[in-house]
Amino acid sequence: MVALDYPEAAGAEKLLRELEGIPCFMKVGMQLYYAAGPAFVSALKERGYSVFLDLKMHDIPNTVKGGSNSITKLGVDVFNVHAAGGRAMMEAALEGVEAALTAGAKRPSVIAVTQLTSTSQAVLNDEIGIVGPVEEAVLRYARLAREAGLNGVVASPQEVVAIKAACGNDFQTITPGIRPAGADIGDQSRIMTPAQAITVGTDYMVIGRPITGAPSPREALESIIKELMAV
Ligand SMILES: O=c1ccn([C@@H]2O[C@H](COP(=O)(O)O)[C@@H](O)[C@H]2O)c(=O)[nH]1
Repeated sequence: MVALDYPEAAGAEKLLRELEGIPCFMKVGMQLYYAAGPAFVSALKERGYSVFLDLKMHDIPNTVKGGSNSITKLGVDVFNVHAAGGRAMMEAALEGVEAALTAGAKRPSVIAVTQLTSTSQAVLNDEIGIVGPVEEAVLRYARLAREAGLNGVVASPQEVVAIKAACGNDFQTITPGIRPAGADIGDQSRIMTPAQAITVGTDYMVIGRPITGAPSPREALESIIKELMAV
């Protein structure tokens, strides 16, 4: 999944042209969505892209239900909410999806964010105030998301093995925090290389700056794919 983190549609369009023909999901996050809006997302779908709309909803259940309903009508393949919103909020997201299906939309995967991959052990304990290891918090959220009926979670690849053991192999793992060897880590904390991530069994990797910030995004993505094929 390539993260289209751009301030406007033009930047994303340039990347789409550069990556043309390479099969991958396109992830639209807050920066691009707030600038280019639902029309950009619908246009991606009309052009045949698989789309992950990464808006990480976290609000009262009724509001998330409405948001999920609107997102489902855009025809995206995957969208997400924060597991920290609780079980009722995640169930409300699914109700929003169901209501859109009766209006003819297709069913997206609904995924819960566990702990952001930028969150370190120290930040979790000392700033956010959650005690215990990161993996324990991630698993608590993953189990809650599964009980609520969601399709999977966003987590670090470092937690994939434990999530699959706790929630089953069919429970999807979408993992940002991917950094090819030698790449700038930036604000990420819990990282793995693409080869390590595929070895632990991640279902989808989310990769942004190692591709978008490369002199040739196409060559960067092709090099990542080559790394994966060698595993
Ligand atoms: O826990 C999370 C959830 C979402 N993200 C998003 O993934 C990409 C990662 O981009 P990089 O440039 O490869 O760091 C970005 O859009 C985040 O919003 C995440 O990193 N961690």
